[in-house]
Amino acid sequence: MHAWAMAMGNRLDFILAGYVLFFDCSLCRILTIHLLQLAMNSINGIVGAQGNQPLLSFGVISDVQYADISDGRSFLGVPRYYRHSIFVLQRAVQYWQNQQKLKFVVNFGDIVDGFCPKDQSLTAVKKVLNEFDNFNGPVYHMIGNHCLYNLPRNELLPLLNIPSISGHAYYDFSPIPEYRFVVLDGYDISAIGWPQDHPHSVKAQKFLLEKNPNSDKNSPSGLVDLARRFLMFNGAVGKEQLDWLDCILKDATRSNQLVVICCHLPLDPGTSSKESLLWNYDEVMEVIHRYSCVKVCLAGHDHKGGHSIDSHGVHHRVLEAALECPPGTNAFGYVDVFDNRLSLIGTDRMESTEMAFTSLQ
Ligand SMILES: Nc1ccn([C@@H]2O[C@H](COP(=O)(O)O)[C@@H](O)[C@H]2O)c(=O)n1
Ligand SMILES: O=P(O)(O)OC[C@H](O)CO
Repeated sequence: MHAWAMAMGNRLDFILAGYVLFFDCSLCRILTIHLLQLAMNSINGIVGAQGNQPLLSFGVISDVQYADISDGRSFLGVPRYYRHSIFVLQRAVQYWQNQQKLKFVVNFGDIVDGFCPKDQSLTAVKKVLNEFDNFNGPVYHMIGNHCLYNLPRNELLPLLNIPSISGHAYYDFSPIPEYRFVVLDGYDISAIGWPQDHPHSVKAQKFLLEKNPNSDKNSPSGLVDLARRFLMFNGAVGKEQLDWLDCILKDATRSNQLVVICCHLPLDPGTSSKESLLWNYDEVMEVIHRYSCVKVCLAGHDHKGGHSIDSHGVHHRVLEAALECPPGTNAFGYVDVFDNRLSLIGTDRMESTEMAFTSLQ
């Protein structure tokens, strides 16, 4: 059982023991009612003598991959519901609005699918963004490979409201003084999205030639173990971004802030298929592990989702894709943020996950 659930169980045992012992005395009956009220509040997660009120809550969704085309399947045969996925997003926005407490939403990328007819790309992107606009608060986006199959960076970033210097799509924000959110650009070094002759595209093409001998650079055929990530639909975080990340984490440490990292591409082999990992996830994690402020890394891309805790106690949670929800089902949620844990409350196919911070760091 999870440590948090055990603690809650112990607390209830204690409260119920109090009820049995004191029920006969009328003063104690009042005390008992008070204790039971506390217990109910704890169960509902409303208030808590030990700080069960979140510091902050935010909505999450990943891999909508909308397109006005018939249902299909992934390369591995998993059904994909391109038209239905926008209904999942509509229900997500309604759900986030109903919570009445969400400060913002994070979308983990791939809002439109690569199979979207290219003359419809802009319309499809705008259609999805219009749905996000129905949320009454900021939406923080990141780019995924499918976004880049549809539109080049220079068109995409302004539409997604991503603050950008020379086409880069990494940024950070601090919604409350206690927390910093870092959004990484996993397609910084990539063979998709940049003009073919852009230095970052050239570097990525060269990298793929060295690492992947297949003529189809999206094929992992013959690649062994972790090398299966060297596919064209993935990318890397460049040197400049790594240096920026180091500075941000140094600053967060100085400011006593806890950090949540968000990236379309997963950063931990324990939580993702090898074919979905960021090319240089190891370099990024080396920077992250220099600091103890990073508690959670959230990602998309690997549609089945997953959760792991790495050797330094950092949680990695890959979010289940909206695209793969059969009609009528959902995959979105919200995260309650505490000073000692993140609690993901998921719907249907998005599993709820408690992410209690450990002291391994
Ligand atoms: N195990 C795999 C996975 C993918 N591919 C190639 O990637 C392309 C995109 O994959 P999807 O997950 O979006 O279906 C696919 O067309 C394949 O070329 C692969 O070869 N092996
Ligand atoms: O969203 P796609 O089509 O890039 O698929 C990504 C796969 O899940 C990676 O294994």
